[in-house]
Amino acid sequence: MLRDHKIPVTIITGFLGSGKTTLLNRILKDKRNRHAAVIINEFGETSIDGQLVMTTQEEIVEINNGCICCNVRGDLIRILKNLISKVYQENSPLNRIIIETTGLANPAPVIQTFLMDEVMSNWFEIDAVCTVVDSKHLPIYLDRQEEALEQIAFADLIILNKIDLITPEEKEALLNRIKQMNVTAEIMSARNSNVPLTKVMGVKSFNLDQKLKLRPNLLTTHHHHHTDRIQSFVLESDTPLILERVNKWFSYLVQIKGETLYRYKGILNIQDVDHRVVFQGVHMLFASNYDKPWRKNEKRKSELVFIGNNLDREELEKGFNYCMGDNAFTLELRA
Ligand SMILES: Nc1nc2c(ncn2[C@@H]2O[C@H](COP(=O)(O)OP(=O)(O)OP(=O)(O)O)[C@@H](O)[C@H]2O)c(=O)[nH]1
Repeated sequence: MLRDHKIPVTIITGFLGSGKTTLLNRILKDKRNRHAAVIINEFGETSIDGQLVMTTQEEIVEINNGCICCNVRGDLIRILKNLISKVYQENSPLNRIIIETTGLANPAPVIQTFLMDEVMSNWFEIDAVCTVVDSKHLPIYLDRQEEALEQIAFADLIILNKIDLITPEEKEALLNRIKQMNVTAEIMSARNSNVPLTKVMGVKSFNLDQKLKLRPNLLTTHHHHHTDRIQSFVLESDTPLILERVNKWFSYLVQIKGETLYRYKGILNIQDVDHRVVFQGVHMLFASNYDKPWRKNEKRKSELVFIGNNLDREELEKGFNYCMGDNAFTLELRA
């Protein structure tokens, strides 16, 4: 069954005690979310009156044989399929899914679950990945815990919660550090997760029809006080890209670099193509499609964002130049 609109999914992630449940409760108080299903990936005492709360157990299903970076969650798929049959058979008014992950979860498998197959991507669309952080303790977690880095890397929205517990100087340092790790996420400070809900819902961050939301002055600001393993880069150019080369480069990136690429997305200006081409990927799961046509007076420009683990900026730039016709770089591709 083809659906005219997909059910939006909000993924809330963040470290232990950061303020996820506080945010969830605020979301659920909003009348517009009274038909939301909440899936909580932990066992807890959470009880949210009148809401559908489900708990899931850790269970990872591996797809793409042998690739440790592509895991989808079997339990999550089962829950989602049950929800689909409720909508289908009982006309249930489900209008949103909200998933709260455990403090220590890497959000990739949850995100990948929605990108993996036709049923999932036909019914659901990720609205936003929202990462709540405890501003006081985040610097310590970032130094010690892989998952804290991953949660920042995958975020579309980062809530610097518990802002009351840090000084303006600490906040500035934290902001600079996070901005290097994730150049596209919107960052908002909060107390008791009190961000405007319009910033959390209806964000459509996985929908690249609009312009990529990059921070202004992104390319000119460099604060290299602290270099984390997780970094993000933007590549841009108004030189048209050669489709055949783009395909080669991306298959190289996905196959060889997929594990280190946490999230990448962009808009491409392809030679002799009147439409914008948009793409996005999470590790080895990658999708691209034709978007709306370039407008007459619009400046055609490619913009690509890469967020990943120890990315080699120089190599990414070489690959990008190769797509523009530079022959100095040859890709060593596997067949
Ligand atoms: N000082 C301060 N405390 C806060 C703030 N936001 C939440 N808290 C408190 O922090 C504690 C944890 O908040 P939760 O919303 O339960 O955090 P959580 O991320 O859901 O926690 P887990 O489910 O254990 O991972 C609670 O006692 C909150 O009252 C804030 O902005 N400032």
